[in-house]
Amino acid sequence: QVQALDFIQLFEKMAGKHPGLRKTHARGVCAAGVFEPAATGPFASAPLLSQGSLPLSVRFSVGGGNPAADERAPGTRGMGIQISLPDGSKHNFTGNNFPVFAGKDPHTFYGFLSTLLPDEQGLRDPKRMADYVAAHPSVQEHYAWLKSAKTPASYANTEFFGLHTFFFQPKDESQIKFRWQLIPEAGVKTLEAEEAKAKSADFLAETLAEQIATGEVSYRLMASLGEPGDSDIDPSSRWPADRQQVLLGKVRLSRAGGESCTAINFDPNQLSRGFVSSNDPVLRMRSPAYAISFGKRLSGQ
Ligand code: HEM
Repeated sequence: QVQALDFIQLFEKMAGKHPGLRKTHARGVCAAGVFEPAATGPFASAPLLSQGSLPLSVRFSVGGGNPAADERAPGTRGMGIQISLPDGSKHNFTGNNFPVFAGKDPHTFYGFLSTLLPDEQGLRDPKRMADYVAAHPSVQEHYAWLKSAKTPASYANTEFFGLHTFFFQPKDESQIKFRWQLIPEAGVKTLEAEEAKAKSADFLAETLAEQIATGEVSYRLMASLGEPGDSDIDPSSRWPADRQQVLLGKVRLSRAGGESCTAINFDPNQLSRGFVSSNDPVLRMRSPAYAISFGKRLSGQ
């Protein structure tokens, strides 16, 4: 069985060692703002949604362990939100820009990533990934996304998906099964290869700061409600698009840049009262992996 430390070592093999930085999603930018809950619907009694606007810290990122990753390239973009509640507790939402995960469990995901490593001769062979995908059905939808993904035009124009299943338990009622999604109110925009080429390799932080300075950057935080039969343990299994959508609230950003998010661990299992994580093994693997990365980077490793 693959362990959290195996992932940390794999990330370091793939991108080299970068002491003091996140072992993946190493390049990123901080932002801050507020969460304005939509205090109606099945989540209304949650402390997260029943106390008015709450301050939040955000970090947007580029997938992979390279802190100088080229932002003109298509691929994974990430987002971590940490909302602070009045009682001092925190609720994290940490998602990526793809709608389906690369594998039904940590082992399958690890195998998928490993195909990107050079072989004994130091050569990389794209066929290894294609062969792996052909033999592992739970990676196929993600791979199709990867093949067609374009360069995101801005973090303010990117959609982010929670992918895992979470539960909310209202008092005296049965629990609600959901997956979340963050939808940019400025619309989803991507760049054609030619347009991306005209940008600098680090255009995303500046673009976000400009959009915040000239207007509002906001998102709708949505919950898709699961039905019996919708998997709650497999992030590579998408739920049908027609599931009921509930607005949890709006995320409004007013500042970008600085270091306010650097010492945050955006562990997706840190949830506020009433919410619980599912038994999804990928979600379970994330806490120990993030903790190792967090501990290493805080101590300069
Ligand atoms: C077995 C699966 C996974 C492993 C082992 C893993 C591992 C990691 C690690 C080690 C970090 C750096 C943490 C830190 O230093 O604070 C990280 C960051 C991140 N991961 Fe994952 N991850 C996994 C799955 C996912 C999934 C499914 C998503 C999206 C739904 C995701 C989104 C992110 C994002 C957005 C960040 C950056 C957070 C930040 O800015 O601090 N990861 N991941």
